[in-house]
Amino acid sequence: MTSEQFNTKDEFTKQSQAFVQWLTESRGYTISPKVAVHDYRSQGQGRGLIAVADIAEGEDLFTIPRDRVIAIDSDTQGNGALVQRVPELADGTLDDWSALILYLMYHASKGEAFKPYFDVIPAQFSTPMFWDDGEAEKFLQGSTLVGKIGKTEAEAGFRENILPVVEKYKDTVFDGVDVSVDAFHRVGSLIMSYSFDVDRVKAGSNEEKDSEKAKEEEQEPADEKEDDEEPGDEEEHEELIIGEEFSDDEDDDGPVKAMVPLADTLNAHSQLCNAHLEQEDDGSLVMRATAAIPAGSQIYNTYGDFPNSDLLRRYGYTELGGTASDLVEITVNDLVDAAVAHAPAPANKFAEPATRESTLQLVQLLADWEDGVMELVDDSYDVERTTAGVPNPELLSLINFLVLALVRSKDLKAFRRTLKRNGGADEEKLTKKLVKTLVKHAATGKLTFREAVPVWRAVFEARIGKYPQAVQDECTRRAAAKSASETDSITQVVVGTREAMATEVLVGEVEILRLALAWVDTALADAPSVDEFEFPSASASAASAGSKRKLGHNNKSQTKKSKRS
Ligand SMILES: C[S@@+](CC[C@H](N)C(=O)[O-])C[C@H]1O[C@@H](n2cnc3c(N)ncnc32)[C@H](O)[C@@H]1O
Repeated sequence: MTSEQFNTKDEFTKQSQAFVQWLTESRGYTISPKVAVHDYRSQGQGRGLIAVADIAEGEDLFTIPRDRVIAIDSDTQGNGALVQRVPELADGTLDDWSALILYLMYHASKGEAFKPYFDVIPAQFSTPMFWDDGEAEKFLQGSTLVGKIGKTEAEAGFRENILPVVEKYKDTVFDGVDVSVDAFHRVGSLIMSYSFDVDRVKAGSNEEKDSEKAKEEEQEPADEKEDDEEPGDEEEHEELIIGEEFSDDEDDDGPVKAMVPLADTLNAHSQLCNAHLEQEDDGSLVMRATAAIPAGSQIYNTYGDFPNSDLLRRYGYTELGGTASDLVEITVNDLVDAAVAHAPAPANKFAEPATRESTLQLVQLLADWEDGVMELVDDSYDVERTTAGVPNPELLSLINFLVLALVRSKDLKAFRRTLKRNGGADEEKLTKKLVKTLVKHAATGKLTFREAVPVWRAVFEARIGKYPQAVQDECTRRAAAKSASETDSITQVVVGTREAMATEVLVGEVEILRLALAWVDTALADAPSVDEFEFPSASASAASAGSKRKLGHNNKSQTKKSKRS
């Protein structure tokens, strides 16, 4: 995965040693003698951290002063105070991502300040962003991951946000700096897979604050100190997750995106995590063991609760057998296609036969309905491994709504006719009336589940059909092997070929779709329980509704939250 894969063992070890020496001698790190940077290239994991002696749960592995992480707000530490020369890095002109990208592009090219660090971080990545043209479409066929790689959008952001600032200082600060689009992608991917969100530096340095605190403590009698602490007042530490997304409402008190050398040397595994990074009250960062770690074991962090698709997209590896957070996204198009193909014929002979276009228009009407009584429409719906593939109610309700609307397409036809006659006037009022009528029919049981369930089934079947046959066969083979041996290789990872990593994502998604299909079959066979399925009624969902959602835009969130709460 990294440039280091071609380094000789000696060179690799020397770089690791120089890195650790730099951290302790120049960056104020305190590192436990029980841990060491280790070569895990033979397992496809690059560098990692190893326990060289038994470590107890709760032990500190290393501590980092807050002002020694690499972030825009720590830029005063002897590395040229780039922020003063390029105020746009910190004055809000650039968002936090773009600012850190530009900052690191500069230092990657010019700075000696972080050289030992840049020597140990990768120059190449195995994420789909760097795959050859057409490989993502080929290897990830069937998955919505293909549409989330975001290379074109990232490049547009680069041109729009970063290049104007580069242009302004091109003959001074950025003279000789590699500001190519390739360098942008490398640094952007580095931040995606290595950065942390840490609390901002508060006014005054750590040292100042420490000495103030020490003075206060000196003045405070020892017995009072103890009295102040109530039982249960144990310090609460904030756990920092690598690569955590910024919230939308970035403000001056919000976290800052930072590179935290050594904390980012830890590899991750959803089942094997035994350490995490915490931020103390004084701002310093501590990597702490969350379990006992025997000598010789790898020390693993967690990067968050990611499905394999996100591990591949963000970090360029996958876990064998998937993660507990695996999910499949069912898109609105999947629902519309199934509804058009499988909804019963219109009840009225004058009604229009459903088309993809008219059905999408119906979804758009529902989404645009300002005073919506429901919140059914989203870009996509997660079906998750944790719920054993049971789809969320909104997904099923939207299908039910579409089926009903197609069966009663007379209402839809009348709506369109009136709208046309009015020259588009009263659209909102008419839409509201149409949706209300349809919801009323749905809520009063005019839709039978026997009409809708075949469409539920068709959604999952059609989606499975989009994955390559070899992936479906692999899924069947694994299911048989699993039930034969009852073993589960949950702790292995898949690295190496792009196709192998992609297959791991696809197999997990097909497994979940098969679970969903099995659930639908049970539901169909067990009609009474199907009838218990509740269509969100107008009154019940009115309280939570009201927001208008548009379809058709690409949701930017990296990991879409499931609609299931
Ligand atoms: C924060 S870095 C960890 C340090 C990294 N191994 C290195 O050599 O610089 C994250 C990257 O490490 C690799 N990685 C992390 N956990 C891994 C795992 N369980 N299996 C394989 N590679 C892993 C991936 O390439 C990922 O993008």
